[in-house]
Amino acid sequence: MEEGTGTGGPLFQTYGAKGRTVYKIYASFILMCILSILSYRLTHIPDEQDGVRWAWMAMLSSELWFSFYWIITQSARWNPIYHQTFKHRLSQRHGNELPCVDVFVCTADPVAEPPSLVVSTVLSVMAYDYPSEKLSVYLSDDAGSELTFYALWEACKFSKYWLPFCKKFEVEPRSPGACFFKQSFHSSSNNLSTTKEWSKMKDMYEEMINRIEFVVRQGKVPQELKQHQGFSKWSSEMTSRNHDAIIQILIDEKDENSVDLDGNLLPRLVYMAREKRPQHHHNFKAGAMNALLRVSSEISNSPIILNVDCDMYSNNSQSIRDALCFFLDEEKGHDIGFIQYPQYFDNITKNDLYATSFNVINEVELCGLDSWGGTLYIGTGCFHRREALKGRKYSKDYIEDWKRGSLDKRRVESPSVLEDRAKPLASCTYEHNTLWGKEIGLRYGCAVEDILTGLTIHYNGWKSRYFNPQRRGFLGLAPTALEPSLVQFKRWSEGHFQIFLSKYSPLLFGHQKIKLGLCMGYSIYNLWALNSFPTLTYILIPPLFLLKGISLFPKVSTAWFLPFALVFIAKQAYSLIEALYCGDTFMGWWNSQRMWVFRRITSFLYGAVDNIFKLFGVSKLAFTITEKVNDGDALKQYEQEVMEFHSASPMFVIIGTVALLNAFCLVGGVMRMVNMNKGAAGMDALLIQVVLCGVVVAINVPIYEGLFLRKDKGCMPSSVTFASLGAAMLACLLTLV
Ligand SMILES: O=c1ccn([C@@H]2O[C@H](COP(=O)(O)OP(=O)(O)O[C@H]3O[C@H](CO)[C@@H](O)[C@H](O)[C@H]3O)[C@@H](O)[C@H]2O)c(=O)[nH]1
Ligand SMILES: [Mn+2]
Repeated sequence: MEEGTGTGGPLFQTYGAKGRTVYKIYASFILMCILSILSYRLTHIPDEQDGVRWAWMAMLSSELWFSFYWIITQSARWNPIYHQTFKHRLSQRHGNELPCVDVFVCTADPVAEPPSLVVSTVLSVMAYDYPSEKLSVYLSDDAGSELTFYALWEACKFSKYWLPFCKKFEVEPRSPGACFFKQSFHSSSNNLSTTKEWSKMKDMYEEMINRIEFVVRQGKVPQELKQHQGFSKWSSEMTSRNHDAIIQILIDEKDENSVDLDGNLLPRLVYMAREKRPQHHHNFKAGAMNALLRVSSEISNSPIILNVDCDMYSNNSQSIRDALCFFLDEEKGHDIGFIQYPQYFDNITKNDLYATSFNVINEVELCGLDSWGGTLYIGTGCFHRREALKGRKYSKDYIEDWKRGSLDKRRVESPSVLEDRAKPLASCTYEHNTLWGKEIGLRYGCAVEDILTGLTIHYNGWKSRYFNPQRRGFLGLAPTALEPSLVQFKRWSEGHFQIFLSKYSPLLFGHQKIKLGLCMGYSIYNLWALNSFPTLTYILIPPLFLLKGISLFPKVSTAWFLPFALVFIAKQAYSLIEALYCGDTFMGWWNSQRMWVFRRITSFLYGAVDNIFKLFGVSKLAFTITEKVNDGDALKQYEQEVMEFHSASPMFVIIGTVALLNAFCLVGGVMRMVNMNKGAAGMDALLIQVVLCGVVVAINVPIYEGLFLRKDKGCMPSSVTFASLGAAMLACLLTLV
């Protein structure tokens, strides 16, 4: 077959990253250094005095762990790959015969996830550059809130103006919220933002948002605004935890109302609130997704499903076509189970204070995993083959029915009939004694249901691809304060570690089913939680022994010093280069170094401990929804990149204690050296500890400020300051006696 612009040739092409040989040389060099470090530790075990032997063993275990973990992370860097799609070939070859696509949007709480945000996301996916009769959009509302329903109904009316506007002016992004109010919008052609149409559209959007926000502030929909018969499904006894299933088809092709201003058909739009009862566990997002899977199978039953969180709007109107280039490729498409887009955010500040941008994961690691047959399913921005998501095993003989759900194959029924038929599928009891959540659909019982589900799809023989186009496919909201960000990482590390401990564990049981590289790749994240213990060892024991004046590292004057120094320098230099290459700033990299330490000593520690409790049946699975609203002072602080502490979280006590302990030990240890006139000799033996301690102190500067210097609202609560001071001083005193 011929490459280029013709109709022949593949629909997508894959190529490898450059500079891999250099990387492999670098990695072998690090490996040599690591081996030397371990042999130093093993050959220099000290005699027992002052607990030094015990400390030595702790250091050795940590280093063994870090070495093992470092080897695992190589899977994500060994051979990153990238893809390019050829959408013109898709159009030429498939014309109007494109498959139907269902889009699932999930929301769970009208307070944490404002309806105005949700509708912008819904509008962005309705406005894809894709034939409307082949597109269905479903909103799952886990709060069962009439506020959200009201907002969706407003969006439905607004879409009649918005979709033709987007198509006429080729607007990007097609989320009205982002388009009108985010800087990311630069109209490339015809200076759209100065035209009359633009300002008319913008006014209309603002009026809609004002109405929605008014209703949300009221907490209920005023009677005169309930002009849709769907509102009758709400009653005053309903609460978010106790209500009947509600399915409401707002736009349907058989309805005369389903056309836009220009008379063109609109995509189908469905609101779903599954049934909730206090005595039935609802399994969070996975439960919502499974209800959507069933309900949509009655209504549209498209072979392709796109899943986005309510804050992740589509930023690229071509994403469906890009994804189809993978699925429909004649040679390489048949075994593809899902196409994952990266998670990018549009609320990241310049130096990314809380390191929430995932630049390195998005630009390097996920591309690396792709080369082993699959990137992870990360819960949003992912196109699934319906059959793979439902649990079908891959087989060579399986032929996908790409026509399923299309007009000529669909039963023609009225929306109310469809609603009635779909309703029982969203009931609490539907799944009882079925394989839903176990072998069918998204898996239950895991805090990262997405990862576990993706893993089982891989185990079922499907591959996945990671697609990161130049124009971002999706943009979401990252947490904008320290605590929510740490809590989010706690949920992730807990869920991942749970997978590691389960029968699905890729590292322990995955070998026969997926490539070793992918087993390792999954484990990078599965083992996040366990990094907490060696990290704590490394930032607590060396400083305490520095305070005592006891060395745990080789003397600078010996050759053993070299591997330690080289690993430290080479690893930091590499991580800096990698971060800069992925688009971080220098300060951004520095901030991320700090955040990874914080995550390891708090989020990951909690994640590990919670799993241990779970083994004893003490703790239960929970899902803390990440806040998506931030305003007032806190927002200002975020924009100025000033750390926000404010709440008296125990996590902050850990961070504060570690920061203070290192500061005390650094000062105490250096003073001891000076006083005892051991300057040069002391430095010879203790330099590594001084440097280590110094680095920890340097990354903690914002913590000292928060503890002692700042007086604003975002400073550390005094209870945290006292607790950390007390704990750090106690540890130092106990070490000295
Ligand atoms: O009971 C629930 C809880 C959450 N959600 C939805 O799940 C999505 C993700 O929740 P969020 O609080 O935003 O969590 P994040 O930490 O931002 O989510 C990441 O991590 C989750 C797994 O921990 C994945 O499910 C998400 O897709 C991924 O973006 C949101 O759309 C929620 O509305 C529900 O539908 N029902
Ligand atoms: Mn989110």
